Amino acid sequence: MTTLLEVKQLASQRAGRVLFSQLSFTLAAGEVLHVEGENGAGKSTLLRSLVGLVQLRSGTIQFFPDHNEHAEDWRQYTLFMGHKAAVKAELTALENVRLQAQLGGVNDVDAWQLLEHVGLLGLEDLPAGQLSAGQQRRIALTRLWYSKAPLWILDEPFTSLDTRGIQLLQQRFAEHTAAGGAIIMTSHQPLTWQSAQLQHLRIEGGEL
Ligand SMILES: Nc1ncnc2c1ncn2[C@@H]1O[C@H](COP(=O)(O)OP(=O)(O)OP(=O)(O)O)[C@@H](O)[C@H]1O
Repeated sequence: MTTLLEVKQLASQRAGRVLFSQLSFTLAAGEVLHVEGENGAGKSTLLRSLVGLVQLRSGTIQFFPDHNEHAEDWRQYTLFMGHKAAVKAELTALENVRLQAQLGGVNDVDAWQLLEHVGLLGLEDLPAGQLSAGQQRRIALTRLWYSKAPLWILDEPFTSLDTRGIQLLQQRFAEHTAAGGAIIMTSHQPLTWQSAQLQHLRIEGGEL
């Protein structure tokens, strides 16, 4: 199987506390890595470290294809979504979808169709700040319907979603992995979709 990510001996420390050390794993096409652990264990720190938003104490992270060789267009290979739904409150749902796509370097999205995919048709002209938390999350998640990045790194993607929203997202995950993509994600709830290549990584008080 094609390896997309290889992580060796990662160690992270914050506020004088070791969150994890000697953390190594590889992720191949079609695989899902579910990062688990209690509040404050270091899950977000791990995900943010993988994309260079938090400095690690030690360790190596190798992406395939090599990000260093494709530095100018690395966004094509990895999609990162933080735990907050990154939407602009003053822009409408439609404007947010278009802006997100542009910021991701994609200029030819059908924003109406994306809103339909995530069940937001009819709300397109409302400022995102007037939408519920779950509706704002759905706006942010439209990125998953046009991203060509093989590796998705998603921090709490199910937050605020209702049961149908979770099902919709899990279906999208299944399509992505079936097409050769891979996912690293955090979630406090058990993953229910059937994935033969589901791995679990538990971070626990500095231990793995
Ligand atoms: N910006 C920061 N500066 C210093 N310490 C931080 C910062 N962000 C997080 N931490 C600390 O790092 C530790 C791990 O935080 P992190 O957000 O990675 O946990 P988590 O496992 O994702 O938690 P949760 O399940 O609550 O989202 C916590 O003790 C937290 O206080």
